Amino acid sequence: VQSWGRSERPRSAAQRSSGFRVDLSRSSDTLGLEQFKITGGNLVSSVKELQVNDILKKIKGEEIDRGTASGRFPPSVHFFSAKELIDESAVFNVIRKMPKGAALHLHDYALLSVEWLVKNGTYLPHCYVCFTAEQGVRFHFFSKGPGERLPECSEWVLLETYRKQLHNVTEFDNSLLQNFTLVTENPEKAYPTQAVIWKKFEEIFMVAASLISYAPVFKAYFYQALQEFYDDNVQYIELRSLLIPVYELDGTLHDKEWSIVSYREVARRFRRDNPDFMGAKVIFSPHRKWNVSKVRTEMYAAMELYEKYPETLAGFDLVGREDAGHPLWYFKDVLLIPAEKKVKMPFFFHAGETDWEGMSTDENILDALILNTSRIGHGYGIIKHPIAKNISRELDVPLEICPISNQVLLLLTDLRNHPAAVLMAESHPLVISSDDPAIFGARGLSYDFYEAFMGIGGSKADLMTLKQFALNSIK
Ligand SMILES: O=c1[nH]cnc2c1ncn2[C@@H]1O[C@H](CO)[C@@H](O)[C@H]1O
Repeated sequence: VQSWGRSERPRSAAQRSSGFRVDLSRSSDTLGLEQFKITGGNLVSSVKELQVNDILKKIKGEEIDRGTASGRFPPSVHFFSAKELIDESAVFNVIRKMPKGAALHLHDYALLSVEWLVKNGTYLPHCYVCFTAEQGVRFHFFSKGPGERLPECSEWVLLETYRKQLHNVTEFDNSLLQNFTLVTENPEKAYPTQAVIWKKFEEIFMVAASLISYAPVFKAYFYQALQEFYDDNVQYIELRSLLIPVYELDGTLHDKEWSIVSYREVARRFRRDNPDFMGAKVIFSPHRKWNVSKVRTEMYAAMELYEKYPETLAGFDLVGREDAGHPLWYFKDVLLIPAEKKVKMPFFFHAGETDWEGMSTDENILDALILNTSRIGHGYGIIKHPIAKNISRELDVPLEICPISNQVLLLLTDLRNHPAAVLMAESHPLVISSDDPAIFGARGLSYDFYEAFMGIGGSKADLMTLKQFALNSIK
């Protein structure tokens, strides 16, 4: 199966109704796809149809005409509302068991289900919390009593003492959880605009960073995150990271190199424990709201680290809300430094994670390609730029499609109209990833595979589609 273009699908009705055999062991599998053999091409399609009807019935509380519903993911249902139903879904269970290859678009502090952070991180000795004016929290570990107050925060409170005087610790822990996630009962009401949701989203990264930047949490979090992806049948991950300083209990601050070495050490340990896991790499990613001179400093750091740790550092990107940050063009002098110095520096630019056409950020897709990006993070806007689309296709520069992220952060209500539906029909190179699964209430990669398959893939998406997703990620 080379492509998911229509022409590659079995065409005759006989083939379709008798069930064709999809022998997934026949291509160059290196990651265990051969173990995932299923006979009968319409198995998934029929499961899919039943499943969707169930979902619709449960959500709308009514019978839905099978003809109109068949094979379609209910287009207007937000992931937050559909999640429980997806958990029960037969299709989802097939997807979970399937080897999915690599998750190539992830962010450092949003990898692992947030329950872990509250149940483990905040229960470690010396964990202090403070409360911000906007009902948020920050954490810090101090060895000898509370340290200096943060400007935006109340006095530091030792969690161990605080919990002891509470009547209901579970209730408190649940309220802490809310600081780590965007999941909410009524997302459309809670997040009316992208500005509102991005504000909360960046706040969540601040909360998570305040806990994960403590060295023992940092290492345990990453090991546990690898475990969660491994348990979800993902074989390799790449994560974007700002590489902010990590600290020890005695106050020692570590530099970026320490973080890279620690990521490498934890990934190696995880591979020793699970030899069929392929590993992890880091894409060093400063924030796009920073100015040129700060990003220049970061670029020099990236070049040094890449030279020293090419097996751990994959390359360079810029992160943060695209519409609110500087476009790639603004950083052009910095982004050209490696080429001018004839130093190798692979780029993995976020570009086109915006639905605005004609803004300065909208040029990012073309600029990313001109700068020789290896992949495009999101590329949601690419179909509005036919030349960029052709270049990406001709040079085989894949888009990293993150369906749940687009639903949540771009407020996308109808996955059927996702540009990736057009791109898939044209066999455009793309991979599926989960961006910030922890913050979206997802886990690993399977939920995004599910959304891509059910929502974007259309009713004819089948096992070949799923296999192609996996293959594209390990090419
Ligand atoms: O989908 C995304 N697009 C752009 N930036 C993102 C996305 N998800 C997370 N971050 C950004 O990554 C940083 C941590 O690595 C965070 O600051 C967050 O803003």
